Amino acid sequence: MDALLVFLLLLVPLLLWTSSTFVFYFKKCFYVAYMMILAAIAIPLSILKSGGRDIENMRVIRALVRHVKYFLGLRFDVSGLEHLQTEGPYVIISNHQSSLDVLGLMEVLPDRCTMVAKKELVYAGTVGIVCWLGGIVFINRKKTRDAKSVMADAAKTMLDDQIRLWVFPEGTRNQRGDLLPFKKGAFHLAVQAQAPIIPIVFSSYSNFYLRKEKQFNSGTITLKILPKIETKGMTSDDVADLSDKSYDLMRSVFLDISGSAPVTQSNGPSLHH
Ligand SMILES: CCCCCC/C=C\CCCCCCCCCC(=O)SCCNC(=O)CCNC(=O)[C@H](O)C(C)(C)COP(=O)(O)OP(=O)(O)OC[C@H]1O[C@@H](n2cnc3c(N)ncnc32)[C@H](O)[C@@H]1OP(=O)(O)O
Ligand SMILES: CCCCCCCC/C=C\CCCCCCCC(=O)OC[C@@H](O)COP(=O)(O)O
Repeated sequence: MDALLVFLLLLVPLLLWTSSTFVFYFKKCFYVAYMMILAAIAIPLSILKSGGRDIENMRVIRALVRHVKYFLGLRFDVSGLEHLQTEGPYVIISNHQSSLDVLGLMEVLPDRCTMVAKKELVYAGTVGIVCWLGGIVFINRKKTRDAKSVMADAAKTMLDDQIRLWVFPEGTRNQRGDLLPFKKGAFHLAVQAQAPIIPIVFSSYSNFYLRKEKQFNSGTITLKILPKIETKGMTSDDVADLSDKSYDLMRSVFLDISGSAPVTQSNGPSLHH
């Protein structure tokens, strides 16, 4: 009897553990595989639509990605969409937690907007091809000088072709429950194009997605679009200030909508809604 009880007491948590771990890996694999399949569909559609690399392909990509959230049990609570209804070019800056950011990005992506991404992404199979077709600006993060000159060209293209660019100023993914210090490229870009900056803040994913603990539950992500920050008349001397101001603003909104003081991931899921 005792042995059976001990066995059951061990078995139940083991089953629960394996099932949530199983769900974690299953959802992650599903996400990658499904995005690859959607990308394979997007490639011919994009080529038919515009014949090659063209920012208009982002419409195709956006339309194809929008329903993926339902399969993963994710909801987006978006506010401030009206701030994106600004004529002409602008630079969107947002925090970057995971490749799941693409879902929120496609949820609010305005027309004629593409992204700045690391060049390695172009090798990500069908997804890489789609990124190229969507006009994504690829930078080599290891060669700062090249990256800066690519961003300077992008400032010119923004004006010539009337496009918007989405940059992740943290420069890398981060799930530490806080924002990383911002790199300066996005702000130089905006100042060079004399275009406004529109900050977008994603709430912390740590109430549903925990990489270390292997948890991927259902959840709601708050997406807050903030009013534009004008850069007219600014020069490169103003970039540091502009960056600091944007960082402080976005960090306070991030902590506010994530409902917690900053935590490190090892502290466990202490963020809540
Ligand atoms: C339907 C099918 C489904 C398909 C699936 C989905 C398909 C498509 C969807 C696409 C989704 C794509 C999503 C993309 C996500 C990918 C995101 C990423 O890859 S994040 C990583 C890449 N991004 C970045 O790195 C952000 C941009 N980085 C920068 O802007 C950096 O500043 C830099 C790379 C330009 C330079 O980096 P670094 O040297 O490390 O950093 P700084 O401290 O910022 O700069 C050093 C000094 O240089 C000055 N500086 C910087 N930029 C400029 C400039 N343009 N001009 C002049 N000077 C510049 C800066 O001021 C610093 O000087 P200082 O004296 O210290 O001020
Ligand atoms: C680079 C090799 C990629 C291998 C295959 C990946 C396949 C991805 C498939 C489906 C996900 C679709 C969304 C793709 C967009 C993800 C963009 C992304 O999140 O890139 C990471 C980058 O921001 C920061 O990278 P680092 O954390 O600095 O490194």
